[in-house]
Amino acid sequence: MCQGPLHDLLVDLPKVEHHMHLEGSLEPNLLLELAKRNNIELPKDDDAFSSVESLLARYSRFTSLDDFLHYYFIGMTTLITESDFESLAYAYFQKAHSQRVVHAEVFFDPQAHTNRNVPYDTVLSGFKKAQARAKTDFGMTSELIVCLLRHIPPKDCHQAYLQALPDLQSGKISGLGLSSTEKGNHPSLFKESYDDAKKHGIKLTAHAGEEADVSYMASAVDDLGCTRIDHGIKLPQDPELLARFARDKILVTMCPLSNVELRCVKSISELPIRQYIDARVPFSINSDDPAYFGGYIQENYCAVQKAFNLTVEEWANIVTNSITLSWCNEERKDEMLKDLSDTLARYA
Ligand code: HPA
Ligand SMILES: [Zn+2]
Repeated sequence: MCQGPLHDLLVDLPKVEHHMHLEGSLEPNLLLELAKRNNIELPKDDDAFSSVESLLARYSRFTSLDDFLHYYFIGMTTLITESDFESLAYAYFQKAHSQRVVHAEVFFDPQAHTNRNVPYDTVLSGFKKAQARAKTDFGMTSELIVCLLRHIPPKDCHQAYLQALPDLQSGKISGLGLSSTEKGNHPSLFKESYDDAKKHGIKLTAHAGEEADVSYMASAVDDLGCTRIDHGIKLPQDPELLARFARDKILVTMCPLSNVELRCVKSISELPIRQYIDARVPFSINSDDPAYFGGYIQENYCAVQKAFNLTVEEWANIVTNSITLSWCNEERKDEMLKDLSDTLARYA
């Protein structure tokens, strides 16, 4: 945790999270408990699964996105029943609420569950129940974003997209995303699904410029029509594209601890946060897979503060952009902006 003069304000700021994978909030203790309860056999030849401590130790030395994804996809095989999905999401909302998250737009990966015969409806209804409880218990609003898994052939991803389409149209799911192994799985391969979604007015985002270069970010915007980019740390490689992100207010959902843990950068100070502030590229700060990367949103805010020593005004801008570029309705944005200005007034 940062201990600087802004620490209390950073704790108190109303926060919005745009980049958090619900399956990435599966804490090791719940993972092992669910494995036991659901009779799921975890890999016997990997000692990491023998205890909470050994899992945490293994998580602390990921070498790449794929090294992490290996554990991420095994971890989620312990989720079977609607109540498992509900407990997972509710535990995240509860933790996020304790860190003053007032609105969360969260990813989920239906293909990782339907591929092992867990029905799509089981996953979705568990998550919807958790969202409703978080609204009742904490006043927290949330939106679901369905991710296509790009290591799976685009044709199969399109079937997964079609399965989610009625819920995207009804608003049960608020947007479409693209995640998993980035390098070699170019955004343009998923154009068929994104073109169809665009036709239906569905909100679009994609992971791009995490491990791969900035051309993946350009493709996500130009080929897929994304209005938001997840991670997006490679933008300084293309100054023209960077200027376009600023002009068109394309939100970059950054995940500082994730980028360090997955060796995309050596330290948080290498992230282009100062460049984005100076060029007015809007970005939010997020936790990605908090159970795997050693921190939730607060730890990410504090790590950024430790590395960049931002001013109150700069933080006010980050949170303002996080609110205004959210995918909730305008009335909810106004409530959150009021909360932000009341909070800032307490520290003036
Ligand atoms: O950081 C990530 N990148 C790509 N896919 C993911 N799925 C969960 N987290 C990630
Ligand atoms: Zn992510």
